[in-house]
Formats: sequence, C-alpha cells, structure tokens
Amino acid sequence: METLNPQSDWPSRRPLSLEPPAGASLPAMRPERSSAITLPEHLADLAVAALIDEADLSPKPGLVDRRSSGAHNDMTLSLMHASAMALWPCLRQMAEAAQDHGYIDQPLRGALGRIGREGEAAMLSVTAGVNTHRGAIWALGLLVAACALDPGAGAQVVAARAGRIALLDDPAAIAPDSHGNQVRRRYGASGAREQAQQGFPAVIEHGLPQLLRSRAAGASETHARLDALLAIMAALSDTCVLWRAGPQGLATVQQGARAVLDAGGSATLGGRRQLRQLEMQLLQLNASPGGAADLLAACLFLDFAGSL
Ligand SMILES: CC(C)(COP(=O)(O)OP(=O)(O)OC[C@H]1O[C@@H](n2cnc3c(N)ncnc32)[C@H](O)[C@@H]1O)[C@@H](O)C(=O)NCCC(=O)NCCS
Ligand SMILES: Nc1ncnc2c1ncn2[C@@H]1O[C@H](COP(=O)(O)OP(=O)(O)OP(=O)(O)O)[C@@H](O)[C@H]1O
Repeated sequence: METLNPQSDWPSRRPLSLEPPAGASLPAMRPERSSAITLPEHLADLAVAALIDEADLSPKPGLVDRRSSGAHNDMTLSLMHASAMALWPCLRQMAEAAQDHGYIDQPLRGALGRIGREGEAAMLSVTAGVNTHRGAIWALGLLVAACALDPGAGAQVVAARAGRIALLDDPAAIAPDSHGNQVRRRYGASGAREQAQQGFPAVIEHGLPQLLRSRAAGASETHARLDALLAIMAALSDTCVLWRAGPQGLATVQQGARAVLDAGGSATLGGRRQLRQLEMQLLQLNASPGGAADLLAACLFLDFAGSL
C-alpha cells in the first residue's frame, strides 16, 4: 500500500482548482450508431465513450482527471485513455458472445469470464502492469452483455440481468488475493462482485436518479455527472477506499460526498466548498474512490444505452 508523502512534489498531491479547466471541452455526447456497425460494436463504442468521459470528468476528488492524477502516482489521464481504448475489442466480444448465445447460462458466464481475463491482460500490457480499469471491465463487461441480450430494455432491467450473470459461478476463475478479497475478509465488506450480483444498486438507486435530478434542476452536464459520482460515493462500500484508508476513511468519504449534495450539489458555491474539502481529505488519506469511478462509467453507459 502507498504511504502519503506530504513532501512529494508529484503534481497529483496538490489540490488544484475545482473549476473545470479553461478550454476544457464538454463531455462527449452519446456516440450515434451508424448503420455500418453491428450492435456489439456499438455497445463497445458506448462503453469506451463512458470510460473516457469518466476519466475526463473534472474535478473528481482523489481520482485521475484532466487536472491531476489525484491520489494515484502510477496513473495519468493519457494512460486512462489508452487503457479505455484497449478494452474496445474485449467489450465487443462480450456483447457478441451474449448476442450469439441469446440467454443466460453457465457457458455464457464461462465465455464472459474468459474474455474478461483476456481484457485484463490487454489492459495490463498497455499500462505496463498498472490496474487502470479492473473494476470497470467487470461492471461494463456484464452490462454490455446484458444489453446485447435485449437492446430495448431499460437501465433497471439491464442492470438486473447483468446481476443474474454475475450470480453464476465461473468455474475457470482464479480466486486471487486481491485487495477486494483482503478487505472483504478484514472488514466483512462487500465489493465489486456483490455490487454486480445485486443488480448495481449504487447506479440504479443513486447515480442515475441523481444524474437525472441534477439535469432537471438545470445543472450543466459536467455538474450533473459530478453529482452522480458523489451520490454513488455516498452510498458505496468502495473497497479501493477501504484498502487504503480503512472504515474510518470510508466513512469520511461517504459523509463528505453526502455533504456536497446536501449543500446543493457541485454546481453551487456551498457544494463547491464541500467538494474542495472532500478533495483535501482524500489526498490526506491518500485514498481514491476507484470503485465509484467505475460505477459512474457504468451509469454513463446505461444513460447512453437508454434510448437504443
Ligand atoms: C469481480 C472482480 C472485479 C474482482 O473483484 P475483487 O474485489 O476481488 O478485486 P479488486 O480488489 O481488484 O477490485 C476490483 C475493482 O472493483 C472496483 N470496486 C471497488 N469496490 C467496489 C464496489 N463496492 N462496487 C463496485 N466496484 C467496486 C474498484 O475499481 C476495484 O479496483 C473481477 O476483476 C473478476 O473477478 N474478474 C474475473 C474475470 C471475469 O469473470 N470477468 C467477467 C467479465 S463479465
Ligand atoms: N479516473 C480514475 N482514477 C483512478 N481510478 C479509477 C478511475 N476510474 C476508474 N478507476 C478504478 O480504480 C481502480 C484503481 O484503483 P486503485 O489503484 O486504488 O486500486 P488497486 O490497484 O487495487 O490498489 P492500490 O493502487 O491502492 O494498490 C481501477 O480498477 C479502476 O477501475
């Protein structure tokens, strides 16, 4: 585990402005589907767009964004982009496997597990071993597969279907001594696996409703997405935070995220003050809400896919 070095001159340690940088473009809108591409290709396009929009979204507390590398000293924004793009073939193959198969069963689960592990290998080869998107491959892989099984379905149905896939055992899965598993043992916490198995409640009950509420209240797309991230952070048992900062750190992150929303959200002066304080706390804890970031990408994917 990393230790905080207050003397570090790494730019990510400095809390920077909480305003979107001058000249930053608005997040990309949903990529349109051209008649020349297949449904699995389109779903992979949407998932990669969601990953790139998540990485670009600024100012995110503790996470890699356009301003800095947050609490990470092994990742940059360009690495996140390269990693997201390297995942396109694996996401397309997961959607193809589901479309070809047509229903949920053990062989489909096995195929998705194999493709997911190949996707992780592709990610690690592009990033020279850095875990940029492990949790995102898991969440988005399940969601593209669920979407390919029934492209007209709404977000809640897609997420529930993804949960049914996640509930099946993958006989070929290796049980690594991952950070998530260690935190599960130490604190009895639930993590990425359970979140998927429950049908992504952090996205369906918190992230997506907040995205829609903030848009309806007139917030810009950037602020609506930041509010969605904060709503997920406030509700999630994020094993990335637990691993680096323990239960006390997780409580600080959840309460801090809730305080931004209670102050009116990221678009308001009061909310921005709270957000700045949360960012300083995360940097002091050397913690980053990586699980919430993955679920924001999942939320953006479901938002894009909603009108397929
Ligand atoms: C289930 C996964 C994510 C492993 O989870 P585990 O908690 O053991 O690992 P790890 O500590 O590496 O965490 C994974 C990542 O999940 C994200 N995360 C953390 N907490 C949460 C949470 N509460 N909810 C959602 N995501 C979270 C973080 O980004 C974290 O880095 C997955 O990598 C896996 O088992 N893959 C096997 C291959 C497979 O079956 N793929 C299928 C694709 S459909
Ligand atoms: N913008 C982002 N910035 C940082 N992490 C992100 C971002 N988007 C998604 N993540 C997720 O966060 C996870 C990386 O977090 P982290 O580096 O804390 O995990 P780790 O490699 O398990 O642990 P550690 O780095 O503490 O040893 C990735 O799996 C990734 O999916």
